Amino acid sequence: MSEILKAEEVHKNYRIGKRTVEVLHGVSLSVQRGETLSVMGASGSGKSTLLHLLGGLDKPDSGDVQFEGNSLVSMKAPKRAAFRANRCGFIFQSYHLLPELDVLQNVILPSMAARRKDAKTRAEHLLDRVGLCGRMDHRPMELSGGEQQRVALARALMNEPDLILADEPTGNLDSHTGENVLHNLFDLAQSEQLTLILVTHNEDVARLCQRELVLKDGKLEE
Ligand SMILES: Nc1ncnc2c1ncn2[C@@H]1O[C@H](COP(=O)(O)OP(=O)(O)OP(=O)(O)O)[C@@H](O)[C@H]1O
Repeated sequence: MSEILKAEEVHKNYRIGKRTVEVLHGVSLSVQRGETLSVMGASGSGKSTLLHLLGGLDKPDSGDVQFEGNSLVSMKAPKRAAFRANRCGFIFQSYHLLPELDVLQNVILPSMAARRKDAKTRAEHLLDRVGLCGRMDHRPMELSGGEQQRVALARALMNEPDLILADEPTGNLDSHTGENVLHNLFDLAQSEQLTLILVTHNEDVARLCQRELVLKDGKLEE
């Protein structure tokens, strides 16, 4: 196995006016390619903050985050944007689909900049894998929450990322619907050889991952 992602002594605070909210106090982590990891922790412990730093959406105050040995912190903005677009897929609690586009267009969207010739075929394949091949011309508002999250999952995989960062992907769903979405997620993670980092409040969901981490007092415990 090879290391795909590394965090070294990451510190992160937020400043609101004169107030400082201390969140991460020296988080270190090494993730091997193909691993599945869960991150649990109390509300406000910094799980989303950590995920944003690992995905290059935000920068730490100090410390480093490296993807395949390249620092996301010192990377220039266009290269970091290319990393986010092509190497990393995000799934959020709320699905963030574009309401005016149909399901197929939503999934194809991340590949538009690269003008992939096989974009439609890839999107159709992914929608088939998540059981939505019959709903491609529907708008997001015509779908259930679980179906919308499966569209978001297909969209996250569109550019064949290496890493998936999922922030409470089943947080808005009932347990049965959530199980179906997780089944799709783990199934695709395996067949597409993805590295998966999954933030969750649910111990049963955390246990589906090979490694279980807990964020507590600004530090990560295994
Ligand atoms: N942009 C921001 N500006 C100021 N404070 C922030 C910002 N984002 C997060 N915080 C604060 O940082 C702390 C950690 O937030 P974060 O969302 O990372 O926690 P979390 O563990 O994901 O929480 P939850 O489980 O409730 O989603 C919280 O106290 C939050 O209020």
